Amino acid sequence: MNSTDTAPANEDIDALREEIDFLDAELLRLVKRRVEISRTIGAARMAAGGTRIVHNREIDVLNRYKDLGPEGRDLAMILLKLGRGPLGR
Ligand SMILES: C=C(O[C@@H]1C=C(C(=O)O)C=C[C@H]1O)C(=O)O
Repeated sequence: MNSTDTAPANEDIDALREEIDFLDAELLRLVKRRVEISRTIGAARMAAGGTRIVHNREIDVLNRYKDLGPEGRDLAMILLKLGRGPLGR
């Protein structure tokens, strides 16, 4: 098998890039919503005298992204940090 056996045609690359653009827009929308929810929960908990972080929940989140390997952990950490806001970094 050489690289031309699997290389997509130019028109396929255009379609695939459109899909990437769509997926990036969706991911951004979902991440923003996740940040909003995470900050809402954190603010409510702290207003009630609780902690900013709940470790066992965060471990569950980290485990969810294990499928992606070490980068999955990095991605999960970034999501958790975004949810903490600028002061939680
Ligand atoms: C959103 C929460 O608050 C924090 C944020 C979490 C998250 O972004 O997933 C998880 C645990 C907490 O540290 C929660 O307790 O569920």
